[in-house]
Amino acid sequence: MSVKKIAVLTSGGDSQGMNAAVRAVVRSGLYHGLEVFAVQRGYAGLINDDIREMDLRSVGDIIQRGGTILQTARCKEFVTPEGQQLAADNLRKRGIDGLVVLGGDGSYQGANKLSKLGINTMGLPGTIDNDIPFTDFTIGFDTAVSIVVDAINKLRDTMSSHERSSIVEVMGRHCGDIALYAGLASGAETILVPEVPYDLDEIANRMSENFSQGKRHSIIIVAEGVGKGEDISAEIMKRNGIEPRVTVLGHIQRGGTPTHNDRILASSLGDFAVRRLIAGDSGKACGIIKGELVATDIDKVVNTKKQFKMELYELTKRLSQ
Ligand SMILES: Nc1ncnc2c1ncn2[C@@H]1O[C@H](COP(=O)(O)OP(=O)(O)OP(=O)(O)O)[C@@H](O)[C@H]1O
Ligand SMILES: O=P(O)(O)OC[C@H]1O[C@](O)(CO)[C@@H](O)[C@@H]1O
Ligand SMILES: [Mg+2]
Repeated sequence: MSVKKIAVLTSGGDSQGMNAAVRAVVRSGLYHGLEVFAVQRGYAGLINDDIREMDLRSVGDIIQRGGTILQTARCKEFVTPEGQQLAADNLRKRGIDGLVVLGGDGSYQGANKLSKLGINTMGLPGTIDNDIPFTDFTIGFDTAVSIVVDAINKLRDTMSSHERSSIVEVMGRHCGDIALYAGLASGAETILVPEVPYDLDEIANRMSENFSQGKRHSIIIVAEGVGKGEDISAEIMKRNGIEPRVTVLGHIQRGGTPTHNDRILASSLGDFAVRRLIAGDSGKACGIIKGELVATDIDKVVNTKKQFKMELYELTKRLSQ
């Protein structure tokens, strides 16, 4: 039997484009004649029954806004079986028979649990980290990378003037994709990611050689999963006497207006999730692979490790000499 009442929530760290996805779920649901509800503060709102009905105007003027109008949470109570049961009961009590969860890998774990409790659940990849398998990109990643590239452009100006080295520490939790894509796009000399081992002696030597051969700056991007930029700086200083200046971009990477790529991805995936629910699908994670919208079993998604794009990493090495 097809769904009649659906709800949407945003969970985990916010990401640019979450609002565009919420708008798409609400408007696509209403377009198809469903009743659409919004849950405030992610899984915490499911447990506290903080749920309201949405109409067309409730998602007006948000496609261009960062953050999430539904707010978000990292909810410890929901990780317990009791919390998950309460969340499922609150949805059933209201007759809500479909749920769209917008979040990262942790939120997907939660969506999988709800699916196993009989809630028709669809996951949408909403995280800057790009750490979810079975989708080429997550919603927010493109904007976060643009922010890092913009910051590196600025750093490069002042580093070149002073013939200095710069370390830029970026987010991504255990995934190096923000560092990798921003590094390739900004021409960074060195990219340190948790997926690839590195040799500090080699990095320090190459930096000294590059400066002696006329390079005017040296930019190192460090993914947070590797360690602290300050520690890497101290290790390089010990080896070659050059002290890279450290910039930690932090939560700046999660804010601001989403790029058109993130808005289009969010709009397409939000609509796709609703159409899959209407078609009777559930327990799936929606993504985009080589331009095609796909729905993969969420159980498979949460139990698969995302592949690192080694060929892009090798490319950065060839081009950054
Ligand atoms: N194993 C799990 N079982 C049930 N719920 C979980 C599980 N792991 C995480 N969650 C729920 O999902 C929420 C969000 O997870 P998490 O904090 O890991 O963020 P995320 O969704 O991965 O997003 P991001 O990494 O972008 O911040 C958690 O606070 C918790 O409520
Ligand atoms: O916002 P918080 O709770 O400080 O979490 C930061 C983490 O969230 C993310 O921004 C998104 O997962 C990670 O890149 C980072 O490790
Ligand atoms: Mg995560």
